[in-house]
Amino acid sequence: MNADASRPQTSGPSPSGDVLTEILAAVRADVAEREQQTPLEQVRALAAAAPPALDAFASLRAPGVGVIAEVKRSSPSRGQLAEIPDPAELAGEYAAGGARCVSVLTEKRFFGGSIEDLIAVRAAIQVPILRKDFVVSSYQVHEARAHGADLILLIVAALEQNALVGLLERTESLGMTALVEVHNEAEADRALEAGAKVIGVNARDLRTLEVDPSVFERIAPGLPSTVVKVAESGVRGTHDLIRYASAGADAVLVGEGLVTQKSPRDAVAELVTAGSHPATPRPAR
Ligand SMILES: O=C(O)c1ccccc1NCC(=O)[C@H](O)[C@H](O)COP(=O)(O)O
Repeated sequence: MNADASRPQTSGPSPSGDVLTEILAAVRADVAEREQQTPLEQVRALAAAAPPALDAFASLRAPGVGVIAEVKRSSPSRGQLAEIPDPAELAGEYAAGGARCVSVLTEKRFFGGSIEDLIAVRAAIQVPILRKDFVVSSYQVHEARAHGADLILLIVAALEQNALVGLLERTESLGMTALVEVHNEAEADRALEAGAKVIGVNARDLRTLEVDPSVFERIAPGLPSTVVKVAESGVRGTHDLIRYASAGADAVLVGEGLVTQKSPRDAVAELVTAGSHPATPRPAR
């Protein structure tokens, strides 16, 4: 598919390899720009007036392995994945296929997303929505709530511990759930110390961008049974979901494996069936 010329061009992998640093610099600049247009006080008021957040924690904790289906146009590791002219329509397909949550990438420069995508998806579906971004300020948390997100991503590698704790508290004070992302044991300890109730283990190394599912298998068994465990990245079919399920995943977060399919609805449904099948082996809670 051809890239939409009206959309911002997304950046490719960093030559220095420090993709996270580059993304965070871009995110800070974009947040500062949006804050100029809509000051924090205004976004706070919009968040306070928004309909209450859906209970994403309860959705993710339901029996079986849930699917968080992602609206993902492009990425540093893969470039352009799909055009997605109508994110609301795609989200509707995901919901019809049985996705427990829909993830909307709102980062512009590296992933081709936007807040407008979040707004459009919120208007279209009733399942919980994850605002997937590189959240570094409480402005973004209020913004997420103002535009209907129920869940937001907090990446431990991107945040000092004080900031992580503060953003987690802010998220919960607004009635949302935080998906706290980790890549190794030290980050998992920091997530637990901060009080994370939902932890995502991202199998994609943020430096090399390579996906290694064994990272989830190594870290998930060490997490308390009370924590909801999300396996992020690398699910291309039911075999990958089953592999994560047997290592204790409560949910999988899937982007590329869905947006590149002819029928995203059928692709989600297939994963949902595999995740709810009693034969899917999972360790006891
Ligand atoms: O996808 C990337 O290239 C990427 C690079 C740097 C930081 C984050 C990145 N991806 C975000 C994600 O976590 C994925 O979109 C998500 O886990 C879904 O992954 P996949 O199913 O492998 O598309």
